[in-house]
Amino acid sequence: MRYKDKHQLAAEWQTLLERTPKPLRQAIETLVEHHGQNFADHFYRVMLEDPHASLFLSNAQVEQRLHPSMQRWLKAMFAVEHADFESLVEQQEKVGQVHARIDIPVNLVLSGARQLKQAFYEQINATFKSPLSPGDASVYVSDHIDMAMEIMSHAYSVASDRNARTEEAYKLFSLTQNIGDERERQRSALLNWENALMFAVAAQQDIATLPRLSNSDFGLWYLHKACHAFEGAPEIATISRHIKQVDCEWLEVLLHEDPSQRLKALGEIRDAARTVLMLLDDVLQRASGLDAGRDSLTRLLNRKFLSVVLSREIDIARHSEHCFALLMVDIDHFKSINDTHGHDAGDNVLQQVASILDRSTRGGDYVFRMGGEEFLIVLVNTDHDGSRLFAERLRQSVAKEPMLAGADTLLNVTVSVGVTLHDGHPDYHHSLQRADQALYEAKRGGRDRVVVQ
Ligand SMILES: Nc1nc2c(ncn2[C@@H]2O[C@H](COP(=O)(O)OP(=O)(O)OP(=O)(O)O)[C@@H](O)[C@H]2O)c(=O)[nH]1
Repeated sequence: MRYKDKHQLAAEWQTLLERTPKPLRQAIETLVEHHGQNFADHFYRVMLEDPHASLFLSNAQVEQRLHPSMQRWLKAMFAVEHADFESLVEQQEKVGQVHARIDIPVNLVLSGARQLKQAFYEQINATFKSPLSPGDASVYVSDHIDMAMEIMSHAYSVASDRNARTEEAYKLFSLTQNIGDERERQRSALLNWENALMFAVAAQQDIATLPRLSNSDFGLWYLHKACHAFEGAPEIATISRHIKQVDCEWLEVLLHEDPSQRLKALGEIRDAARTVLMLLDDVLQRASGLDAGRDSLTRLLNRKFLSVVLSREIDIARHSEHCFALLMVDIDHFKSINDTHGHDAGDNVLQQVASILDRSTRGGDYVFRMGGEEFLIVLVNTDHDGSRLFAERLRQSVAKEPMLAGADTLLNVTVSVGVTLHDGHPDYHHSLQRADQALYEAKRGGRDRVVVQ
């Protein structure tokens, strides 16, 4: 998508500002200082009356935070002078990205902007007297809010495009979660097609009724799911070519009157089926690695799908009575394990801790390796006491299991855990920050402990 760059937007914004006389800008700045609170009140009052908007805003945390941040936003927008227009543009982009993250519909944001303008107009009309023109002041306010909305909307659409793509990739990822099963299923689907074909040939069926590979169970899975899931993989074009060649060339020859031609076609079809299976094995094998969302060392999820998982859990929590907790788990003094026993020993410890985390969680929970020696557990359907108890048990499980660092080196390893229960805030960054903060406190408090925020 072609769009103005930051530089251009900043220049446009500056032009908007400069065409308004300074005394008028000064008066608006004062208006925001005196009435910013009322504008924010008006905004929330009207938005909370909208049942859809209140889904996103009625949370106490949001109200507490957004109220002052809306006032700060107004102050920043309507300052008489701006030292740096690019940072003003960046601020709007950040707001747009948050909107996308919490999935607030763009029409609600625009409706909020309209409410805000309305509140401004009323106040301007009530207080601005000559020589200050209420009309000019309203245009100035309106242009500024529109400018901010334009930038937010663009940042919103870029971010939500990205979210949608990641979500799609996640669906396909979960579809191929069990690569071993999928491989076996498709292998037997391909064999079934071959058998059906041999039977049809033996029965001298008409060419039009011979089973096509592209219409078989295998072919349908391949065309509808695999092609999409593994788009861009070099093997995909070759597999497609083989399928087409079987259906469009070799099936015809199967009914040739010359038996040697028929035999040749049979051989070609068998070879094509083998090649397809082999290529598919390669693609599936790769898909089970890091690229598909798993960390290659620990086999846990990597961060790729963190945003999808957390957004979905927030959505589930919003529509149900259940809550989820985030547990940030970090191995204590891991650097000294590496330094004393070597990097391979460190890797072994990472794998064993990962395996404990994985074994300790239920089927609906998620375990991510966030990087280095830090892990994140998304514990679903839980509450304050439940998550604390789980974290405490986990800490003890790690502490009491001696870790095999090398051939004959056993180590005692501990972890610190920061726990936070989802508090209804629609932005998952907020919960991640709280979990991080809890982990920081666990470390600061001496490590090998659980802190609940
Ligand atoms: N073996 C191994 N080491 C890693 C890997 N990823 C990161 N590390 C190392 O992990 C160490 C983390 O060290 P720090 O962040 O100082 O943390 P720490 O020593 O655990 O100290 P505290 O967390 O404060 O208890 C660094 O030395 C990294 O190089 C990995 O995949 N394998």
